[in-house]
Parts: sequence; structure tokens; C-alpha cells
Amino acid sequence: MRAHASHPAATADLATARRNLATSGAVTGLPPLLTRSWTRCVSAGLSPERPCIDARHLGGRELHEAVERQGDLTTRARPIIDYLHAQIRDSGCIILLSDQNGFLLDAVGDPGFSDRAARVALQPGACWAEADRGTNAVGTALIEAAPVVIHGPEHFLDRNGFLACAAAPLAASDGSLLGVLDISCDHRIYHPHTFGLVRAAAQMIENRMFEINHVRDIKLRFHTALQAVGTVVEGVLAISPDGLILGANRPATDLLGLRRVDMGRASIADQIDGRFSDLLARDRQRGGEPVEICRRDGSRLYVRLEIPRISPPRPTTPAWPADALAALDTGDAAMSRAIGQIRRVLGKPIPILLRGETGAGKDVMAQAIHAAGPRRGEAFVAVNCAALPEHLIEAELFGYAPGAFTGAKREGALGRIREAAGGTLFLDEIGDMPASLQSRLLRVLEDRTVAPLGGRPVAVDFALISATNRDLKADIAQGRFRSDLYYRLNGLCIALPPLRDRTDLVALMTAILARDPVKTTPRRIADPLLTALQTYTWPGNIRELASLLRIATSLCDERDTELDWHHLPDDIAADLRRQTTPPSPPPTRTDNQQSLRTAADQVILHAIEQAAGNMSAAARRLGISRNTLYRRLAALQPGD
Ligand SMILES: Nc1ncnc2c1ncn2[C@@H]1O[C@H](COP(=O)(O)OP(=O)(O)OP(=O)(O)O)[C@@H](O)[C@H]1O
Repeated sequence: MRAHASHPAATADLATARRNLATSGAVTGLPPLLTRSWTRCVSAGLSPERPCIDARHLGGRELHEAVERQGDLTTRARPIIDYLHAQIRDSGCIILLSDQNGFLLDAVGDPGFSDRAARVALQPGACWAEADRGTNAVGTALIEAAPVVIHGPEHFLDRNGFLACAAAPLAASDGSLLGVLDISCDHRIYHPHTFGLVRAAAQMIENRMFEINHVRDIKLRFHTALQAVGTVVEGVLAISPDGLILGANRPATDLLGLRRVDMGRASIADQIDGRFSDLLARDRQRGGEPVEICRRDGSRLYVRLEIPRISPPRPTTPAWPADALAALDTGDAAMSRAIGQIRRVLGKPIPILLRGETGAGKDVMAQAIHAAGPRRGEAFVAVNCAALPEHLIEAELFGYAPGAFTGAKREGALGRIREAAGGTLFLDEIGDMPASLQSRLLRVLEDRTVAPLGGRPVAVDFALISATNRDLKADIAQGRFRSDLYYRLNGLCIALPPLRDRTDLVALMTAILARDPVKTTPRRIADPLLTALQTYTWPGNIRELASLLRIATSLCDERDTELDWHHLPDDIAADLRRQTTPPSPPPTRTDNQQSLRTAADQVILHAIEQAAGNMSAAARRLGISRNTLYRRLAALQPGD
């Protein structure tokens, strides 16, 4: 949303413009905003000297209903309007609140000016949309979706020429317009500070609505300047537990360039370099101090996460269907076999170990297993063992008693294992669990008790799922992983196939597109693009595929009926074409593992080359994390 006032028109220019309008009917010689607005007034059939006999005005009951409809806005705005009024009392002003159609819902003002204002219907019930009352701050701010000042004869109708009005639109956290806040007075006493005042008050109202509407969501507070985090200028995003951006305040949309359509569809992962779960972990380590992060475009932000105390957090991804596992069974034989095996152990005390490349869907599978089993109504607690430093993972996992160590919270901490009591504990990246903690975890799994730091052991019951993309047997052979722990984790080992080996790519894409909350998103993919997608080797697996589809659908407009090449950003389209065009044909599903692996390595090297060695940019192109990229580089085939 733009934030500007019209450049005030000179009195002489306005007089000339009025004369020209009267003689030729044309709008000339005015600043752009006024030119647009006056032109709209002429098109709406208004003339400057005409009385407003057609202007809409709500009767008592209708006004009451309109106020009820906007109950959230009117009740939350009122304390701020009162505060604003206290600041400008006795200055001959009136403060007005309108709904998104320009109907005035509330007015607080000095009695002397309120009476004059009432004579031109500047009072609750009146509609101040431009089409009703010509150029005016309320109506023009609504149409321009920007703060404006309309001063004296800039008003299109002569009868409003004694007014000066400053107005700022009020937006909901999804970017939709809710209404307008306006300060009006006699134009001879207008002070330029009024414009800043109305914008600041509008921001206060928006922030208040944001905080109340997102009380259950994770909030990410940020700014480019460390000192600005925690102040009124900070950007705030409301985020779901899985990283979807649910809402943004105005500074956040301005700083990140977000649009209304992004709410509920864009992921925080599109904005930051790294994974949301890592950010959560880093934030926990810093204990509420802002963390410096790198954005995808290379710029830096200081962020502070605020995790809601009210539980449970609202689920934002579409809820799992009754048979969550069936939703993942999209036709690939290896997946179907894996799901069949999982079904046989559901509800039994058998730990499940998920193996698979990064992005193959281990996390999603763990959630589906929990949602399909008898513990579905209980907690699902995921711990990323790679994201926590050794000295913190102990307290994080096992908890601690009150006052167990310096800096500990006074009330102690339950620890993630006990938070999973009754439900499922998901240990992601278990291969990265520090050696010193492997034996403690082993004891928990053997005894089913947790000993918090400084406290007595407590019995705990949970289902266990763990996941890794490492070769744990090789880690055991090299002494990096305890074999006894491996056997405790590995009740049933499920290998999730990499995407390049799956035979259900089309069904999988259909499932991903079907989950897109935007109803207008095309659910079909044009044949030539589909062929390219089917032959691509997908080094980032489903994560890369889902990310590509998300980017493509956001580049669609409402008229598009299918996704096509032009919906892909140039660099992604070039990568796809390169890999799927002769003379260097891509590996196909019939190629053996070795050539697939080599092809994937080549894609990685190529991405690094394209990104001129910038590993963050290369990881982004591949749709994988930087850590994964480094891991893949370390494991490159000899000769690469
Ligand atoms: N069956 C599926 N349908 C739709 N999207 C999926 C599916 N499986 C995975 N995804 C998407 O792919 C992305 C990666 O999935 P997930 O986090 O489960 O992978 P992972 O194997 O745990 O990766 P890592 O090893 O890097 O943690 C997520 O954005 C997820 O939403």
C-alpha cells in the first residue's frame, strides 16, 4: 500500500482547474492524485456546485447493523480514537472512522466543529465514498488505498471547500481494506502534523487488530535495524507452526514486499536463508534476544520469535483426512509398500525409523503416521537434533528442574520428551545427535523414564518416530553412532524413495496443487512442461517440486487454466530445459542408481557454477538447505 499525500495544489491552479471544468468539462492542471480523483467524480456524474441529494446515508437501524458488521474494527479502534482525541482536544477537529465502503461509523470531535461538520453530513451514517461526495479524504484514501490529505478547494464539491481532511486506510493483516481513519477540521487551521498523526493512529489500530487476531500464532518480529525490533516500526509476521505466513502488519509487507495473495500461501522459507525449524531453534538458544538472519536476497534482518503461550497452536495446513496415510499413497509401488508396513505397526510399541534423502517427505510421513494412529488427539512433538548445539539439546530434550543451572527459567522446563507424553516424539536428523547424548537417549528409551537436569526421573509414555538422511550403519562402523541406540530406534525401518525414483509424479503434483488454498490456482499442467518435470532428476526431492509448484502458481493470474513454462522464473525454467534437452539427455527412471546419482551431482555443481559460488543462492536454486548442499558436496562421487 502506498503512503503519500497529494502534493497540495496551488490556489491559482485550483481556480483555473475549476474554470476549465465548468467550460470544457475537462480536468486539467492538477497534481496526479487530484486529477485522477476529479476525473472519477466527473465520470460519476458529479458537478462541483451540485447538492448531494443522491448521496447515501444510513438510517438508525442500518447504521447499527453496519457498526455490528465491523464490530471488531469499531471496538478496537475506539480506545485509540479516544487517545487521539485527547491529544488534539480543543483544536477544532473531528475524528472519523469509516467502513470499507466509506460509510462513517464513529465520530469523536470538538462540539463547535462537529456541528459545522454535521451540516455537510460529516457524521455517522453518511457515506463519504467518492461517488457520493466527490473528492474527499475518506473516499479518495479508499480508492487510492493510500493515506491522503484533501485541503479546502481540492474537495470536488464546493460545499466541502471549508474542510481540510487527513485520512489513512486501515488494512487487515491479510491486506484487505477494513476502513479509513480521518481527522477533519476547518481548512484555515489545518496543521501539517495532522497527516502524521492520523497515519500513526491508523498504524496503532492495525497493530492492535493484528495482535488480537493472531494471538494463537507464532509471531516473527523483525527489522533491518537491531534497535528497531520491539518498536512500533518493526515488521510483524504471523506464522503457522509449519512456516506459512498467515498475516503481516504494514511495516512487514513494506519491508518484505508481500502481497495480499501471499497470506496463507507464502512460506517464511521463501524469505529466509535456511529452515524455519532452525530459526526456531536458534531463537530458543538466544532466549528472546533478536537473531541476525540472512534473507534470500542476501540482505540481513534482525528477528525475534514469539511463541504463543496459549496451546495448542491453531493448525493451518489443511487437517489430515481420517486416513492420513492414504493421502500419501499416490500410486508409487515403493510408497504403497512402505505405507502398508507402517499400517501393520500403527498403535504398537514399535519405533519407526524413516530414511530418505533430504526433502523426500520424512517429516510429512512422520506427521501422517501420528495422525493415522490412536495417539492422533495427543501432542506431536518434533525435535531437530541437527539444529541444536550440544549444550542445549540436553535441556531441550530432557528438561530441567527449577534453578538447575545459571540462566535456567525459574519454573524449570518440562523438556520435549515429556511434552510428547501420551503422543508422538519425532526425532528428526537423529544421525546428528551428539555422541554424549546418545547414551542418555538410549536410557530413556530403555527405561521409559526421563531424568530432567537436577531433578528425579519421571515415567513417560510416547510413540517414537525418528528420521535421518544419513547412512547410520556407516556411522556405526565409524564409531559415530551407537549401535545399541540404532537398534532401539529401528523397530521398523522405512526407506522413502527419492522423487526421481517415484512413478507417481503426476498424482503427487495433483495432490500438492489440490492442497493449494487458492481456489483459482490451475490444477493442470501443460503437456510440454509436464514432460520436462517427469524427466528432471529432482535433487531437492518433493521439497523442490512443491516449491516449484508454489512459485509457478503464484505467478499465475486468474485467467490461467494450466501451469506452463511462462509461469516459471527464468532461472528455474533454464535449469529444467538444460536437464531435459538433448544432446545431454537427463537420466530417466530406467537409468541405474549410479547414473542418477552422477546426474544429481552434476545438477548440484551446475547450480553452484550458475550462482558464481554463492552457496546460499545455489541451495535456493536447488530447493535444498545450505547444510544439505554442503553435505551433498562432501559426498560427491569421486571424479566430480
Ligand atoms: N506427500 C507430500 N505431499 C505434498 N507435499 C509434500 C509431501 N511430502 C513432502 N512434501 C513437501 O516437501 C517438503 C519437504 O518435506 P519434508 O520436510 O517432509 O522432507 P524431509 O525428508 O523431512 O526433509 P529433510 O531431511 O530436509 O528434513 C515440505 O515442504 C512438504 O510440505
